[in-house]
Amino acid sequence: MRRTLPQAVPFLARRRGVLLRLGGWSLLESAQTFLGGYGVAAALDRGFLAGQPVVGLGWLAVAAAAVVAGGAATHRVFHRLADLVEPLRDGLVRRVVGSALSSAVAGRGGRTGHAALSRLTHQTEAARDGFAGLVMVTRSFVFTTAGVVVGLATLAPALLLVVLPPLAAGLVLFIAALRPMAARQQDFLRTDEELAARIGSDVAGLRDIVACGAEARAADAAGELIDAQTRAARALARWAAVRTLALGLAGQAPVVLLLAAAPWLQARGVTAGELLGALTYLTQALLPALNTLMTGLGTAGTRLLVILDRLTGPDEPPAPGSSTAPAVRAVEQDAAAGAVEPDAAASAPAPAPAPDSGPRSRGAVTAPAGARPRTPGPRQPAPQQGTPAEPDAAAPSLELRSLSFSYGPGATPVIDCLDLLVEPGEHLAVVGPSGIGKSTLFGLVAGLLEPDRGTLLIGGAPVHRPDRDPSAARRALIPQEAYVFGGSLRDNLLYLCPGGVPTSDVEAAVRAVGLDGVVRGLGGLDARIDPAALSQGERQLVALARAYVAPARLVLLDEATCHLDPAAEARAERAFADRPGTLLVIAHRLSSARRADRVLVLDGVSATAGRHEELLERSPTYRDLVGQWHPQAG
Ligand SMILES: Nc1ncnc2c1ncn2[C@@H]1O[C@H](COP(=O)(O)OP(=O)(O)OP(=O)(O)O)[C@@H](O)[C@H]1O
Repeated sequence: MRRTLPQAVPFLARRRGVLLRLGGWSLLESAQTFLGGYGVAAALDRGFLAGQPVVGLGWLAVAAAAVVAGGAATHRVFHRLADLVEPLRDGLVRRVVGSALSSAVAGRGGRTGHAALSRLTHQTEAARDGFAGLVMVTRSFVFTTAGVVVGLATLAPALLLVVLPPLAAGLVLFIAALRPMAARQQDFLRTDEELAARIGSDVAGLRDIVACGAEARAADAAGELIDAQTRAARALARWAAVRTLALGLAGQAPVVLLLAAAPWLQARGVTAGELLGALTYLTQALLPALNTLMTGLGTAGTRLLVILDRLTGPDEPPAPGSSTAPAVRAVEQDAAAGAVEPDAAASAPAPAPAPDSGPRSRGAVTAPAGARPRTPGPRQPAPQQGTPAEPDAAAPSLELRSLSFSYGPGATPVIDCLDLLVEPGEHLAVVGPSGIGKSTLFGLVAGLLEPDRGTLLIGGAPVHRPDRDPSAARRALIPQEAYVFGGSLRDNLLYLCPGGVPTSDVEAAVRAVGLDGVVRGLGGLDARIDPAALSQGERQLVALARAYVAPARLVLLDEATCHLDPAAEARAERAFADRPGTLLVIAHRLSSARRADRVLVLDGVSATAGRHEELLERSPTYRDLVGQWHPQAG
């Protein structure tokens, strides 16, 4: 109201002539209302009850003629209405086109363009229809009520004593409910839009959601919006009940009171005809007008306010990456929470050798004696607003204590009582037979899955779902199915850096992971890319460069290099190993396991960790895997 009224008042003031003409024709409609009740009263008192049926019929004919004249007046009202609502639509269209052009000139095309199209077509039409409806119901109510009040006063002023108090009380209740009802209507529209946007983006990103194992998270997020919409709908329904109460008070209570007070009114000289005339006013004129007003104002009116607010309010700036699937964005741990400070492990002295406490449980695995700190990597982006609290630099990069997880209440645990310590800067390869739980473990570490039991700490802090974890930007999971969206290569690479980073850092990431050839081939960082035209390996390189330039300290590569040839994979993995931070890789080649500081072997019975040579001696599962890898990998 605050934003819309200041613009509505001058609009109406410029159209005083149209409003006067509308008022003039509406006055004729009031005459029809007046004559409707008065004619019935006179027909009874002066005609039929007085033994003069011809006079009675005459008065009824007067009332009928008034209806015909009122119809002609209503016809003229519709003509005048066009003079009021068409300029509103034209003004809104001009405004939307102007603002879309300004956005396009300012380089904010895409999303703003789509929004402008919807505003130009659906929303301006809805505003025009809503405004027309509002003018009609308000006008009709005002002039009908005027006709009824004058009619009742003319018949017998005592009738007003019975009719006016409940009418006024009902109107006051209705007006008091308008504001909260508008707010609830706005809540409902907002939640409806949020749900539609979420489902739209989930459908568009379905392949990636499935590829990243983010189904549960996507379902949770949509479920929360559905719950919010249900709450909004219930709140709206409660206010609709208040509106019905107001209608009952203003429209139906006067009828009941009139009947109940009939003896009292008759004692004050009110005739049977006057009582019938009053009833005609209430049931034939006031009640329908009230009903239309309350329904019209309560729904169309509040919707009109919301639409006008959007059409005349400021443009929404396009959200970075808004065309992409939010669930996938969360999977890749978008860095919305802020960029990371220079890595603690890069500047800290080498961590003290972790005491090997031996197996603590079935899956007890501790950090290696002297995991090496990373050599300084590319310059990290400066801290941004919203950067989560610095984690405990002395804490292990990743710590699992008795961690257990199964996919269902009765299912066999995939991860069972696993203990693991990974020191800052360590490079850990996770290996194991197919289906043993490697991706599940990464899903737990990324916060996409919730453990059934046990503790999971990253940098000493508990892990939560990415969308509820201010530290989520400190970890990045790159799944096997690389997420690449249509847009510039630069947009794709900066997907996890909403605050942006210098071009030199992007170029360093591109060189480090071996994407430089692809960038040159495509025509530079600002070239637009068609995801479907890239090979699977090229898409993986894009995802790797994106993770490399991101502020994440803990990078999880879940077979993220499986489409690269061994040399390209080696280059990418070395780049991540040299980058500040901790690296966890699901290895599917011997070379990948050998490059790691330590290897974690999952075999379903126990978890074992150690250097490649140690494991060849200690772990039969590892020996088997190496035996299978040997012929192809080297
Ligand atoms: N969403 C799920 N619901 C139920 N069971 C699942 C789900 N995802 C995985 N599993 C099961 O959990 C077990 C571990 O799967 P996971 O994908 O973690 O293994 P993996 O070691 O990564 O396999 P691979 O090497 O073949 O990718 C498998 O038995 C798998 O069928």
